[in-house]
Amino acid sequence: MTTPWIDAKGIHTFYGSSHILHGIDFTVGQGETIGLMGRNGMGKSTLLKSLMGLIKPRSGSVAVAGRDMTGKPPYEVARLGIAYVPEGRGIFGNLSVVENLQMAARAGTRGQRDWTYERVLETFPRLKERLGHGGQQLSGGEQQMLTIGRALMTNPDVLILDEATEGLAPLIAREIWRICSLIKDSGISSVIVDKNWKHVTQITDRNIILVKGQVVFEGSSDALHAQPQLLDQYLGV
Ligand SMILES: Nc1ncnc2c1ncn2[C@@H]1O[C@H](COP(=O)(O)OP(=O)(O)OP(=O)(O)O)[C@@H](O)[C@H]1O
Repeated sequence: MTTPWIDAKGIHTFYGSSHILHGIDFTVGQGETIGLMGRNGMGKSTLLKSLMGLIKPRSGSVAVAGRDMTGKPPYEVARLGIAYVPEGRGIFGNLSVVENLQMAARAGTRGQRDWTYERVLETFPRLKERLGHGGQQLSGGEQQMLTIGRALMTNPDVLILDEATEGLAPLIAREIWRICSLIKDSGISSVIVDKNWKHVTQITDRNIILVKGQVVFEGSSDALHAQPQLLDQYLGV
């Protein structure tokens, strides 16, 4: 078996005295697309932040590409090929689209430079039309495309998207889903957190549902669709 890009075991994370994650095991294999779902406040973002080193789990371990990264800072995790696009975007508003993309450019952990500036612009034609615009002049959807484009410019092995389609018009959200499929086809692993389980399960290889910081379901999209009561019980649809 190949080494997973991310292999977290027994993660317990707290905010102060609030115990949020209760012993989560979470792996991301090479080339795998994973859906992470659950109602609001169930711990999805907390899990992603625990993997990225943005919050230190109280116990458990996080390995990235076979290296123990438990308690290591986010930039070290990112350097090993994990790109994280947090909820709520976070582009550099004072910089132009070109500058935002160029400052992210780097070869991947395996030296690959598959995602060049040109390829990112080919993938996001809307950004190409806005090259000289400042980040803050972009619409919400364009900002989201820019954050994803910037993450791709780092040539990651794993792309983590937290609520990338949140608050976007359906047409723009559809564009983001198209890009998620392209990313999958390019062989990059991804972790997708999104409320829209229908879109998520169309492209994922494996899905995980969290309830109160615990994994209550883990399986293929077919396995999830075969148990509609779980969607009702855990996702409220
Ligand atoms: N900085 C914080 N300090 C204290 N509690 C927090 C903090 N961030 C999140 N929480 C709490 O931790 C729990 C899990 O939150 P988290 O954001 O991980 O959930 P989520 O599943 O990502 O939900 P959402 O879809 O609303 O983002 C919630 O009860 C939330 O109120």
